[in-house]
Amino acid sequence: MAAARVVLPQPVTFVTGNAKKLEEVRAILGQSVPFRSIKLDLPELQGEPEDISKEKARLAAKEVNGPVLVEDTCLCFNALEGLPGLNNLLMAYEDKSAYALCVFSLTIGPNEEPITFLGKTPRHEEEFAYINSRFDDILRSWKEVKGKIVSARGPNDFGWDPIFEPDGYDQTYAEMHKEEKNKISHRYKALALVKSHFADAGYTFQTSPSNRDLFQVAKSF
Ligand SMILES: O=c1nc[nH]c2c1ncn2[C@H]1C[C@H](O)[C@@H](COP(=O)(O)OP(=O)(O)OP(=O)(O)O)O1
Ligand SMILES: [Mg+2]
Repeated sequence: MAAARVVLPQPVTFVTGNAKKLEEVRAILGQSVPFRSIKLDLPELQGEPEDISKEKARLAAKEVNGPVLVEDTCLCFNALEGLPGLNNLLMAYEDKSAYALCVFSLTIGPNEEPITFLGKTPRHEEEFAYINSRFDDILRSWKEVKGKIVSARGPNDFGWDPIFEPDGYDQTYAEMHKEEKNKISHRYKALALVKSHFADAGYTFQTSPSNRDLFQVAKSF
């Protein structure tokens, strides 16, 4: 029996203060998930990436007063047991391995509990079983993007892209063509889960996003 469709009052608003993120999200999602975007400087919270992402979603949903999508990304260093760290600190350690982690949170309204989508390996068996039951084979093969920290190479216009060299590549994220980064990145992996969720949930919208919305968003950055 098909589940009742959830009707959302308006398209999902992707909230971020980072224009580069928005560019990638737009390129990766294409037409698959109707969304618009606003630029809001959300507070930089502390804690586990998943909790930060959820809290961002709660704050954003209050501001927007409707369904929102947010993300929190970190570059985590194995030498620091997964802590997001400062590159200078890492230079003192032999182990330069790291992983890029991206957590999207979707909340369908200001008083709703956020759902998270992680571009990484689940930590616990239960977490794995839970996610796996929802996303089957997609997640089985999904991992965070592993790589290592190197001396900066490539354009310096997006965060730590110049110092992150994913395993199996001899280029840093910054040196890669945009399309290539978007095919392998932490953000791509997390967004694949977001897409799959939207495909399953079959949300419908009271108002659909117009070209005008999208155009205005582009101008606000
Ligand atoms: O693919 C990426 N490649 C390189 N650097 C990246 C990437 N994605 C995020 N970053 C940087 C931006 C920020 O310095 C930090 C994460 O912080 P994070 O809070 O998730 O992003 P943000 O504050 O720039 O935007 P937002 O308004 O969505 O919170 O890592
Ligand atoms: Mg932030």
